Amino acid sequence: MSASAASAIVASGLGKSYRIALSGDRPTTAVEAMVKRMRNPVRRNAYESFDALEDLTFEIPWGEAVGIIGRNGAGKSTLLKVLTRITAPTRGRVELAGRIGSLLEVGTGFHPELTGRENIFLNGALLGMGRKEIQRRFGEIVDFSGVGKFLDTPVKRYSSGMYVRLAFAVAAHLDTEILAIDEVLAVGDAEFQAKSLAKLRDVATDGRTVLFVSHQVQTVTALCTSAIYLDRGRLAYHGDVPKALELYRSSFEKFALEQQDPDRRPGSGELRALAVEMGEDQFEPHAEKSVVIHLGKAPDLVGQYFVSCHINDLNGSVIAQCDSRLVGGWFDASREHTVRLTMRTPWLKPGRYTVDVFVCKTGVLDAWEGAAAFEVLPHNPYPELAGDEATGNGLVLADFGYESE
Ligand SMILES: Nc1ncnc2c1ncn2[C@@H]1O[C@H](COP(=O)(O)OP(=O)(O)OP(=O)(O)O)[C@@H](O)[C@H]1O
Repeated sequence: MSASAASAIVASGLGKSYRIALSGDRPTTAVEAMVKRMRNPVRRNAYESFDALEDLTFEIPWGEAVGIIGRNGAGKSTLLKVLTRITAPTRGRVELAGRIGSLLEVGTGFHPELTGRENIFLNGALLGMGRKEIQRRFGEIVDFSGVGKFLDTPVKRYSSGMYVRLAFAVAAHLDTEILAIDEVLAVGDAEFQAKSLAKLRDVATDGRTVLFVSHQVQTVTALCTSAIYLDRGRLAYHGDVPKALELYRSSFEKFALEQQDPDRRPGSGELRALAVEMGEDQFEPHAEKSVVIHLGKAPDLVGQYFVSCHINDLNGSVIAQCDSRLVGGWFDASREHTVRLTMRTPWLKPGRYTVDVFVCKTGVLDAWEGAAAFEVLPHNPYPELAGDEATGNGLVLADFGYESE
């Protein structure tokens, strides 16, 4: 296979390994590191190799908008970095049949000391474009970004929103045949988001190829014509969007089952949550929702710890967060505790939600993703309220309390 008139990108046997310090060996604080060195000044840190991407083979035709989806740490950003040649693959090869523009990491592509104007020309030049060619696009880039007044200001003085808007405008308007965007960075206000999505759609219908890393199911559905679903560095599926999203969603349930085994969960393990429950698994939109966390004891653990939890929607986005510290909840590990975190104003939209629980001191003792799940029923108890007010808009104020036994 090779990238040709038919294919924009061909990847064969692509792999990327990172060398990481063995976790048992990795000091978490400067003091720990110093103590380790004093105890054993000769011994070097041990490393292990970690495969962020394993044996990916795929071919992307021209004119596709490809959503790259997968859970956190699945390798989405690494794949984009390898495809855009920001980082080299450890194994395998990538062939690109055209120039690739990207918006991956804030800081790449733009020189902080140069002005917006100079950076536009620099980016074009880096893509091999002539001055005239860049000039033809210049007006569109400036209009789209809305940073016209600040064109002659060094970009280091830009707000992060201005920076991202200009970076997006440059990536989307310079004439690259392939465009790679990480959604996390294509943020901004809602208006700019809608505008950037529409622009990406135009780019794809123009016959160019878009690669789009996303956690948002809606965005992938709206924008993408195909999807790559990564599961722990492997290509689990490449094909139509609904099937890829179905696999992505079901991975949350599978993962939650695995996480019931404390040995499979991240965190130092010095103290673990024993069980997490919500009492019910279905709630009215407006009902108080309590997460009850049973915690074990660890008499040797010095100092106090706290607990927190995230509520995630089906797309894996965190939509609410509770933290016992905010209401003075610190616990000593000499005895067991049952902590109840209650969210009082969670007017959540109907749908399914998952709960992640974290037990932390200075570092993370236990991180339990998918510790509980619940459903908010579609029933509207306040028919006199319309639309979003009645069903909740998914945003939750940090209004919660805790009780501990
Ligand atoms: N420079 C690096 N050194 C060591 N490990 C790395 C490095 N970059 C990424 N990793 C690891 O590789 C794995 C894949 O990371 P990557 O950022 O590609 O995942 P992702 O799917 O984009 O995740 P997220 O959705 O959280 O952004 C993760 O376990 C990450 O910790």
